[in-house]
Amino acid sequence: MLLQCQGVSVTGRLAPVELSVNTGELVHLVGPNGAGKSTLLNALSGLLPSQGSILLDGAPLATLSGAALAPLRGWLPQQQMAPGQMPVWHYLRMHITAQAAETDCVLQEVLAQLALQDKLTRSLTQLSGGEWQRVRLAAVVLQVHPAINPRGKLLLLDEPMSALDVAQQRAVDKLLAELCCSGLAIVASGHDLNHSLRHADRVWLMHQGAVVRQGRASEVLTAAHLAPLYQTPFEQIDTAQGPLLFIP
Ligand SMILES: Nc1ncnc2c1ncn2[C@@H]1O[C@H](COP(=O)(O)OP(=O)(O)OP(=O)(O)O)[C@@H](O)[C@H]1O
Repeated sequence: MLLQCQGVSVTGRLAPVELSVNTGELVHLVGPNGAGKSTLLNALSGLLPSQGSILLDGAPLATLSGAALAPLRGWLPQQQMAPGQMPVWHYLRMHITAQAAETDCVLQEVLAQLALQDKLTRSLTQLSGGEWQRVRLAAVVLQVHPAINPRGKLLLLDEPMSALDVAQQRAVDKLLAELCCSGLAIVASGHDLNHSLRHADRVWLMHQGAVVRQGRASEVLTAAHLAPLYQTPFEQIDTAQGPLLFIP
């Protein structure tokens, strides 16, 4: 078990949760606005103080300093201001924690996957919303990329698809699937339930500060489970690719 949470709570915002994540697993975190997804991800990142026990690769998260955590887990917060006028390449270099011979090769590969090759000299303050989102993603991916950082274990991503067009979303899906195949565990929040049905190994469903269901996406994300949480009717159709949800 890579990440193990027992009785993890945040006073007034997160009811105690029992959760675990395996190496190589892609977990999607879903639920209505205000359900507590960012709160939980912030607690798992170690940046938001919480009660209970969080073990990352067997070590209590609370005992790991920021410097010790950085090579182990990448954290993409929901929103982040660009930290000023610096070129993209400088921002990316700041996030690379390991010194490996393959670094330049992996950097080029990630840039190509996220269509950022021609943005390297651009200032962070001159990027579009989707470009800045892809630069932020590239940075956290490079921080823990197994090909250059054997200590990289976990990526926590708060709404990684926000601001991305459909083609870029597809590219990110492919990149995240490859990282999981390389052994990274990923927990990502989002609002596209059909996307979670297609791509998640497992889903955590949140409501009013609690994880109310967890398991395989097709078992958790059903019309009957979702309607009371979102307070709207859902319909479900079965397709060759699996179930599909929509609001009539
Ligand atoms: N810094 C804070 N201090 C106190 N309460 C907060 C803070 N940030 C968020 N909250 C509250 O905690 C609850 C959960 O918020 P959170 O941001 O975790 O939800 P979310 O599921 O990520 O929502 P969304 O889908 O809208 O991003 C909300 O009621 C919110 O108002």
